[in-house]
Amino acid sequence: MIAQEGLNVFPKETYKLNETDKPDALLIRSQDMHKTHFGTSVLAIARAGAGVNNIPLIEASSNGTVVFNTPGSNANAVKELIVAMLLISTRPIFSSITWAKKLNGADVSLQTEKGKNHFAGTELKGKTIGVIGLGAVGSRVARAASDLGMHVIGYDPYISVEHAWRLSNDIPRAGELADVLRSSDYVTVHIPYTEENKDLISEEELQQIKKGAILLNYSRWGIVNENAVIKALDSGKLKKYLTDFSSNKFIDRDDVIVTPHIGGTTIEAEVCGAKMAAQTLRKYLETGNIVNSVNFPTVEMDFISELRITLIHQNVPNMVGRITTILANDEINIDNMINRSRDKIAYTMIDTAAISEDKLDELRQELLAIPEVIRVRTLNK
Ligand SMILES: NC(=O)C1=CN([C@@H]2O[C@H](COP(=O)(O)OP(=O)(O)OC[C@H]3O[C@@H](n4cnc5c(N)ncnc54)[C@H](O)[C@@H]3O)[C@@H](O)[C@H]2O)C=CC1
Ligand SMILES: O=C(O)CCC(=O)C(=O)O
Repeated sequence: MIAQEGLNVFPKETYKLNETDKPDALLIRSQDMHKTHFGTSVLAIARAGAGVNNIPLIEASSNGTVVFNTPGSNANAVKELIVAMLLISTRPIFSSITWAKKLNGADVSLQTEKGKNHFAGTELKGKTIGVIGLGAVGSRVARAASDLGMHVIGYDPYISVEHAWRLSNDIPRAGELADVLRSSDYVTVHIPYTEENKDLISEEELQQIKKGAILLNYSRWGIVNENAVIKALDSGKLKKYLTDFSSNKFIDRDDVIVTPHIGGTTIEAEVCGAKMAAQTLRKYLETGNIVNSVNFPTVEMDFISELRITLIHQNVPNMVGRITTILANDEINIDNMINRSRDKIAYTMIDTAAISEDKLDELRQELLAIPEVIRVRTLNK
């Protein structure tokens, strides 16, 4: 469900929500878009959340469909759940509550005092936690764990400058995953699901993990291999596995604690993600500007002229030359222009004075006739 605050971003006078089979844009959460043919009418898909493995990005890019996410919108929610799960993994909180609930008689307080000896836990302070992935979630988890008095070892070979800045200097970073696994009492994984990250924690890695370690996966199914986890739990190598991703394999196991994908499920995060996704989408639909895309470059230009022409095209040489030649031949004067690329895709925005509808139609056809052009839009200010 998308929070109403997000839907409110679209004024009723200009936008129709959920009223067509051929939408211009999709605003989604965890829906599996791999199973949905979303067609070329869809200009953009905004994912209220971080992970985009539910969207076929290659298909979207080749259709000229811009995919957005909402970086960091639910990172605090995940961090807080991780703190809770660390505590739950280390103190018998649930079993002691269940036991205390069942007590009865006049001397309940005496019984609790006598029985509490059965519920001794251990402390997080002084233990070592390995944080794999130091992005929006991982960097916050690292800081929170450090504040709890834990020794933190981070691992992220691809960390962004922004996240590296957020990380305090007293959090050392390991060069190798094996170093983190060998020395951590707790290992928590905060990375995206990609082909490269599939089974990142599998049998070989679990052989390297410190004996009796506790593993947390609040990232995605498939990053931690479930069969390898079961084997490591059975052998005693792993003490506990805590995850947001259920599986038939985990039913009835006391050493696995499953939450139902609730890492980002707080009112605050849902509102923040929905608003952010909706604002990004509206910006793209109305101005062509692209921010927070996972398959397109960031492209922003003030929309001052009367008309904006946007082109999505393949990232090959001389595209700008071919596009501007067409405009010059049609005697269209360019006020402002920007061109950016990302991998195989490029995006060009051209601002100009107003053009008659007939001339504009003709121009669109001419631009679309360039074989490498995927999509042309014209936007009036
Ligand atoms: N359980 C839940 O409800 C939620 C789950 N997530 C999951 O957590 C993931 C991370 O979220 P954010 O921190 O917001 O994303 P992010 O994009 O800010 O950070 C991901 C970090 O992982 C690093 N990374 C990628 N591959 C790696 C590897 N093999 N080893 C070490 N580091 C690697 C990247 O360099 C990046 O710094 C998301 O992709 C999503 O799948 C995110 C939010 C809620
Ligand atoms: O709560 C959601 O919609 C999903 C959160 C999540 O998994 C993410 O942001 O990647």
